[in-house]
Amino acid sequence: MEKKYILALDQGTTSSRAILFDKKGEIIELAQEEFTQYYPKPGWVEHDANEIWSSQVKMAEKIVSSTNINAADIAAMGITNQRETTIIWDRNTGEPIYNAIVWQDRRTAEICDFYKDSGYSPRVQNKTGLLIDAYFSATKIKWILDHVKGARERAQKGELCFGTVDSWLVWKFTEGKVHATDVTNASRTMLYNIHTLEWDSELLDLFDVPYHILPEVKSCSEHFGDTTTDEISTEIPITGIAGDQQAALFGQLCTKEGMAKNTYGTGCFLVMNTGETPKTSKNDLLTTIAWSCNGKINYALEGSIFVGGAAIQWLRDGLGILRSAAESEEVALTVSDNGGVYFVPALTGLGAPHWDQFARGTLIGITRGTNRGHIVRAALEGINYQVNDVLKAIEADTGLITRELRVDGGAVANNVLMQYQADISRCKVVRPKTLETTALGAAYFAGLAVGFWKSLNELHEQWQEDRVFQAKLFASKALKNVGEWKKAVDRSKSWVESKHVNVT
Ligand SMILES: Nc1ncnc2c1ncn2[C@@H]1O[C@H](COP(=O)(O)OP(=O)(O)O)[C@@H](O)[C@H]1O
Ligand SMILES: O=P(O)(O)OC[C@H](O)CO
Repeated sequence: MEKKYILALDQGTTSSRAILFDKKGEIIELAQEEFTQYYPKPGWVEHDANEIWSSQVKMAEKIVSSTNINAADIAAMGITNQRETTIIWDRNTGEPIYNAIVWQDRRTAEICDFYKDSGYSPRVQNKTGLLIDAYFSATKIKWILDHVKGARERAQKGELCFGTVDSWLVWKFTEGKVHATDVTNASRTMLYNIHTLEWDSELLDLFDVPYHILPEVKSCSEHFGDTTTDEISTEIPITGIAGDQQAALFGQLCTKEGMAKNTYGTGCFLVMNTGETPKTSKNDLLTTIAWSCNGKINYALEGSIFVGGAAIQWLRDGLGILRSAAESEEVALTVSDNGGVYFVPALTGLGAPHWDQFARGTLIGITRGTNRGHIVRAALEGINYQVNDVLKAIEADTGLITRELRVDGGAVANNVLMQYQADISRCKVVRPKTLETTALGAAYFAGLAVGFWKSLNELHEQWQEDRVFQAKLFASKALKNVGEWKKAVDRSKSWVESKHVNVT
């Protein structure tokens, strides 16, 4: 009998989600749970890997056991995940040897400076498409192996496994039978050669990472294993995996060269499909693997912004000036403009295209007339300006003018945020009907692998727009504001002093 559904798991930075899609790409069931964030020291961010697993499997089981569906109708499962986050566990017991070090964590910034100052940047960029930064997994692995007692010896003896969150989940779902990842997640470790499509021995030596802790690398759309864990009441084949931003690019059906999407979640991630050959950035963007599907590799240029919606979270939880993230729209509308206030949300340093690990959050332009509305507006605009900086860098790299930006992520519900993006970036900002594009992308990869969907054409028919935002602000005013933002960014840079370390 023909199966009716694909289950997608979206393991994000702040929550674990499970979503059931039908053949039309419509959401049938959704379950979501937040989990604990740990900030042990300034600039450090950790998750409990066991809590990642327990929250994710609980959400999956909630859907599988839902009385509204028959579990036997689930054709396959796709996994998408927060990328770069690093977990190392014991191959025999399956117990993590340290908390997951989250992508936002800056503890290895000084180690990265050492590699940069020693002249390794061009080699690393040529091989991985990445710029040396604490963001990626390589130095996080190194840190765990160097700081957890006995870890390096155990790694050398083959007793430990490294994985990004997808690998960890596959390991758990298959009860330790499968240690694998997909090319998109591998391409974010700073250890994977995106041209030869192999773990790179020179980089493994450079970052002191033993080969045998690494997972096998597969495409985004193939059989990884079957769920056999007791927590899930039925066996489901896992047939799709992709890092969340690449999954969102696919879920937004940006399958043609030049198409771009931006996700406004905890961070913001602008990704443009650049076709079948990698494009090296001259403007400090990342070259990354968009996906590998049906024997074809697609590359992308990406601008990763560390703090997006998290700035609004901070206004809510840190400053306490908002009751909810959604209230930011209403409060921003109490003022007609930012009143000259700029907020550079470099709370964990600045990502693309500035790449300053030592920048910190800066609120500037405050006068006696500044009120809550201006600060909230400045925080929303701070997200928009960062996205715009990335967009301009991508345009400079590709020579293409972006006419349309597809958007998704939790914060796109905010119309002020969307309108201002169109105002300063001077392009159409297009919000689709299905906002769960990350999970949808993972579902598409899983579904294509098992013939649930037959072709990309079938998927293209599913994409529908909800609302289009077009520029309304005068271009001259937009230009003036972008100029002032640039001044604010300069002031936020190099705030924390770097202590030089030698890692040889
Ligand atoms: N209406 C809103 N306006 C502005 N920001 C919002 C709004 N709703 C959610 N956010 C922000 O979006 C983020 C959540 O988006 P989501 O896509 O769920 O994040 P993630 O996948 O990174 O966990 C939070 O940082 C939150 O502050
Ligand atoms: O969990 P998100 O949606 O904030 O995405 C995190 C990114 O994958 C980090 O690179």
